[in-house]
Amino acid sequence: MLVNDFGSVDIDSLLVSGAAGGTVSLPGGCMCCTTDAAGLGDAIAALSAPDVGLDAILIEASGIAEPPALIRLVLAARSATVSYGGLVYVVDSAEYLTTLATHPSVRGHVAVADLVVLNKADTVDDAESAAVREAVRAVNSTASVLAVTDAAVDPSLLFDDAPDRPADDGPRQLALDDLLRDDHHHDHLHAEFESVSLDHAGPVDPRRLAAFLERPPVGAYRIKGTVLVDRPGHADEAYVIQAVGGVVRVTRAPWGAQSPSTSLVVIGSGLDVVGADAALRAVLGPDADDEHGVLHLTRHLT
Ligand SMILES: Nc1nc2c(ncn2[C@@H]2O[C@H](COP(=O)(O)OP(=O)(O)OP(=O)(O)O)[C@@H](O)[C@H]2O)c(=O)[nH]1
Repeated sequence: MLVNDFGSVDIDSLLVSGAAGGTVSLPGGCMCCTTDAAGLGDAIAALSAPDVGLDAILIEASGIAEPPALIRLVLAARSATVSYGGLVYVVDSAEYLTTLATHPSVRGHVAVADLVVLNKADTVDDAESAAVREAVRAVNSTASVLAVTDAAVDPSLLFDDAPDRPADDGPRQLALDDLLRDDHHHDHLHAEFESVSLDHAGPVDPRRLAAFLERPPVGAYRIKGTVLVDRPGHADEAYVIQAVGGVVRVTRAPWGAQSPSTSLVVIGSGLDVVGADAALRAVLGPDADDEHGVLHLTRHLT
C-alpha cells in the first residue's frame, strides 16, 4: 500500500516488509503535485518486480489528492508487470451531499472514478441513499456504484485469484488469494456485485471487441478473458484481455491445453446485466470484410 498523506509521501515499511529493499520512499511531496512521475514510477517498478511477489499495489490518496493527476501518474508507470487496476472513490453516504456543497471540486474526483463505493449505507435511509446515488450518477454515468457498510467490498470485484501457490510455503505476508479463499468460507457480509460472461468456441470481431473494451457498459468495473482472433498470423496464440474503465491491456499467450476459443467476463456493480450481455455477445465475429479491424486490438498490446 502506498499512502499519500498531505504532502509527505510515505510507504509503511511494515506493509511492504516482504518487499526487496524493505521501504521505498517517494521524495517530492504530494503525488498530485508531482510533475515528474519518476518517483512514483520507480516505487511501482520496485514493488512490482516478480521476486517481490506482491499481488497488487494499492495507492491510498489523501482527501485532497487530485485523482485525474494520480491516474496519469499510474498510467505512466504501466509496464510488463504493472497494469492499471482502476480508481476507487469512497464516499461517506451521510456527508456526501453536504461535502458537495462545500467542496464542489469533489464532483471532478467522482467523475473520473471507475468504482464509487457509497460507504456507511447503514447511516442513511432509502431516500437519502437514492439521492446520493443520483448525485454520483449526475457526474459519472458509467462507473460501478456499490452501496456498502464498513467499506466491505468483495475483493473478487477488484482482483482475481493469484495463480496457485504451494500449500505450505512458510511464513509470509497475507496474499490476496488467501483473502479470497478465506472470504468464500464466510457468509457474505459485503454487497453483491454482478457479472456477465461469455464462452464461445469461435472468434471475436477485433474492432468491435476493442470498441466494447474502450467504452464498457454502464456499471462495468473490469473486463477480462482470452479471445480467439481468427486472422492469418493472429490465431496461433490467445489474446489475453484486461480492461478497467476503458483502459485496455492486451497480451499474447500460448493456447496450451486450451483449444482456441473465446471466454470473456464483465464484472461490475449497477451493471445492466441484460444490456451488458447483449453488448458482450455483439463482439463475436469476425466481420469478413474488415481486414484492418485487428489493429484496433493490437494497438493495446503490451
Ligand atoms: N456507521 C458506520 N460507521 C462507519 C462505517 N465505515 C466506517 N465507519 C466509521 O467511520 C470512522 C472513520 O473510519 P476510518 O476507516 O478511520 O475512515 P478513513 O477515511 O480511513 O479516515 P482517515 O483516517 O481520516 O483517512 C470510524 O469510526 C469507523 O468505525 C460504516 O459503514 N458505518
